[in-house]
Amino acid sequence: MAEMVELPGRLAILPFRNKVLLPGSIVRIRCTSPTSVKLVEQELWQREEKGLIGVLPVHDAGAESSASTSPSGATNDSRDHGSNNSASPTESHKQDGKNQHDLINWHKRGVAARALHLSRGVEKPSGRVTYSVILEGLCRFSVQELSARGTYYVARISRLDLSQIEMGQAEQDPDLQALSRHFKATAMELISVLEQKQKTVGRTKVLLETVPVHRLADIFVASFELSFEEQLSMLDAVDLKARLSKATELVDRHLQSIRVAEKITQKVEGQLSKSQKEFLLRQQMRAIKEELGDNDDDEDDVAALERKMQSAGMPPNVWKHAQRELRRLRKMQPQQPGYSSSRVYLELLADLPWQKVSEERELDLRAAKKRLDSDHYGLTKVKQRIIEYIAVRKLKPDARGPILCFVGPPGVGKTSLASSIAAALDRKFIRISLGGVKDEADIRGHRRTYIGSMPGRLIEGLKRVGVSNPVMLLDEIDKTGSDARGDPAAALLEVLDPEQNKTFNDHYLNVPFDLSKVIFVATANRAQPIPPALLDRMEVIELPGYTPEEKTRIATRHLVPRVLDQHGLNPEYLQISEDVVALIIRRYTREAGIRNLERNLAALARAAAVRVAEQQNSVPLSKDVQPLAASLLEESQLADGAEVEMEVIPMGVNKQELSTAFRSPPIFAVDEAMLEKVLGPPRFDDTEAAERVATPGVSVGLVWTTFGGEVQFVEATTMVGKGELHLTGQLGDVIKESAQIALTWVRARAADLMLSATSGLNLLEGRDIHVHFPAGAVPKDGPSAGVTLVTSLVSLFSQRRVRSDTAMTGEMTLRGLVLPVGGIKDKILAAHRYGIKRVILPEKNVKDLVEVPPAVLAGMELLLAKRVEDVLDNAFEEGCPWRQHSRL
Ligand SMILES: Nc1ncnc2c1ncn2[C@@H]1O[C@H](COP(=O)(O)OP(=O)(O)OP(=O)(O)O)[C@@H](O)[C@H]1O
Repeated sequence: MAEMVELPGRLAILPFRNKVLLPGSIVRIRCTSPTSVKLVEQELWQREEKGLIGVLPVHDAGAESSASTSPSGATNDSRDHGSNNSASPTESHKQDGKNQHDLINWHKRGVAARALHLSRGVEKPSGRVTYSVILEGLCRFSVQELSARGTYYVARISRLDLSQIEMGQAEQDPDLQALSRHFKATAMELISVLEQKQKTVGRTKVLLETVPVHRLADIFVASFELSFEEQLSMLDAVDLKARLSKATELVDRHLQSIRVAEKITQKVEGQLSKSQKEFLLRQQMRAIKEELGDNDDDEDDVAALERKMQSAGMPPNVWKHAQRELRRLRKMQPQQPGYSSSRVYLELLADLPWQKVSEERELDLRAAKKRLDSDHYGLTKVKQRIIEYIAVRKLKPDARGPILCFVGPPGVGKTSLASSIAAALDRKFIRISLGGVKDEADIRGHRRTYIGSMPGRLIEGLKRVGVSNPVMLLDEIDKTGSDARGDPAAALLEVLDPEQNKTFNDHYLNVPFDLSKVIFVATANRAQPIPPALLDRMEVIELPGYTPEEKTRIATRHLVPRVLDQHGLNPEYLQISEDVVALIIRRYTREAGIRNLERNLAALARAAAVRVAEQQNSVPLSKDVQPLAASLLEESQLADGAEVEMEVIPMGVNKQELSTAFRSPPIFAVDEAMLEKVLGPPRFDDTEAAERVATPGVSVGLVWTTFGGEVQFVEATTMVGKGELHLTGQLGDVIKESAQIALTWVRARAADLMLSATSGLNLLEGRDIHVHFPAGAVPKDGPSAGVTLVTSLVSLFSQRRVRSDTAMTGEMTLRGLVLPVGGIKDKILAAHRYGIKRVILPEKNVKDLVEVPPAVLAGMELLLAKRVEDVLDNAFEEGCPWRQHSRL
């Protein structure tokens, strides 16, 4: 530490530009300008004893200066001055030569300094000499006079700091003592604050105890970053009290600024440190993995997943949730349990179409109608309703239109109509099958706490389709059931409710998903099993079965071309005429829809494909020309090299005629024989009814099943027993009850009907009766079999045969009232399919007949019954068995 030094009267002056050297502080400077190099060389380097120089601050008035700055920031530039370079310290000094424009303001006071270390260097290749000097400030002086010594200045100076004796006296001043205590306390505070950050402050603490307080003030202040003005004011504080209060003020300010900075960093650290920590940890993890040779692409994978998630357009709350999950994933090892489930979950979040929609273009009703017409034959009313639906959407795109529910037997085009709606609206189409869904989790997903949990079918479907506004078909909505695992219908209620489906909650997803943009369409075979609350949300559109004529037209216009196309054929290879189609319908199908018909056509196409492929193997066919040549050769049996006759084409034959004239006959034209070969012997014929009712006890009923209207042959027989009723077939409860009622009704009227007398069977004595529905494989229920059961029992007991051309439908109670039954149209269509010409039906159902196609009605005799007796009147070949009885 600098002790009290004797100052010479003159000191060579090294100017410090905008910088102050305070007593007690140490700086390193580099001298490169010729002036300063000269000064250092002469005043310090070449002296044997340690020399002193004066450091004088200068503030330049000119903005530009040619001064070179040492690394420490001190200006080491001495300037070349002219011959009259003595300058009064206060006067602004004009430079001569090229630096004349520079104005230098010399400060009045400076600090004497000694070199603690000197080193000389020679710059290559210029050979310029430079010095690096470590200077220690010793004590203040004031400049009396400034004069030139060669290229640098020297100043006549007078010492400003007190001598040791003066200092001793001044220290007795109580004010100064108080000030120095205050300063020390503040300095101590600063040290203890710094102590928490740096270990080196220990040394400063020692200083505090050993160095006189007036020097301490300089040392402390010198270590802060202060403005030039503040440094100057400290330099100018010659008076001890002024110096201490200035220093106390500066130390205190520094302390405060450290505290504020600390507070801010604490706050910022709170935010930053988490991510920084994560970053660091991740770096470390990567390094560890690399060491272990375990550095698969997993990290990249997760990064890719994050990018995918970022571009998924999740709403903010979902995004937050996803990020939380991603952070969890990052902390896990791929081998860790839970990693893959977490990953699969995040993949789902990233894949879901949160924002993605298929652009809906301006709806064109005419194009939509054209599309529906080209996809489907007939169904005029249904298509009209769909067009209305689309029209409303066109006028009010965000309208919460009704949810259409197509109800009808299988294969009548419910699914394909829904997909046509999607095409007409230019939206994507997704089909969600609900058949057999008994678990609510199928709709809503399982919570992720379950092992193997999955999202529900809806969310899964949306992921597959990739847009949030598809047409979603809820297929077979009538086939959902409920059991202990919850009620899927309840979940569907939420899905179909526009109020609730904005925030649909899938248990697996665990964040709400907006389903409001989805257009739902449902299908069902029957409306009856659909829970009323669900049915209430939908508009039921019934699709009845097709008549054979309609089926023929659908087949020739739609199915045959499609089937040919699917098998890589064209009409030149396979021809299926309308007659053949009609034959297939009559002999090989008995359905309300056209599924089996399509299947049979596909079988024919497959057989044709084999033939064509075989022929192509033997003769390379290339479309139009080759088959012609090939068939000509085959037909005329011309041997190789034989002459080929020339055919003269008559003039005036146009292009069209020419091409027809040259078209080859189809390779595979289906005829009756071909049908049997490919499809086997006919499965149905019109004689079935006649054969079945040949024995008494069999009647022909019309029932409604999930497959549409059906003809059912009810068989009854009797045997010795206890008067019990046995029922077989796959029957529902209602039909069992109907059978019981029918039997009771017949027993009650046994005497009137004179059944015992006519048949010799004593019903009243009690015999077991067995009733069977042979087509029992078709699950059926419903109350419409009552009169059929009665007829079959009366036939059994009276041993009379029912008419084979007559089918019946109608329910009855114990009192014998005939109740109206539904599905008349489908039932009549079924009768038509079976070639049945007479139908007995409850009189009240007459209004339903308007729906039956006139072509079907035309060939049918319809008998309207008011009572069960009316049915019996018309069911038997030889008339009613009780006619002779007086009471009837
Ligand atoms: N009117 C029609 N015009 C043209 N093709 C039709 C018509 N009706 C049905 N089809 C065709 O019949 C086939 C079966 O139809 P679809 O699958 O839509 O029946 P579905 O009623 O949905 O049956 P399911 O209840 O079993 O799902 C489809 O290939 C469909 O294109």
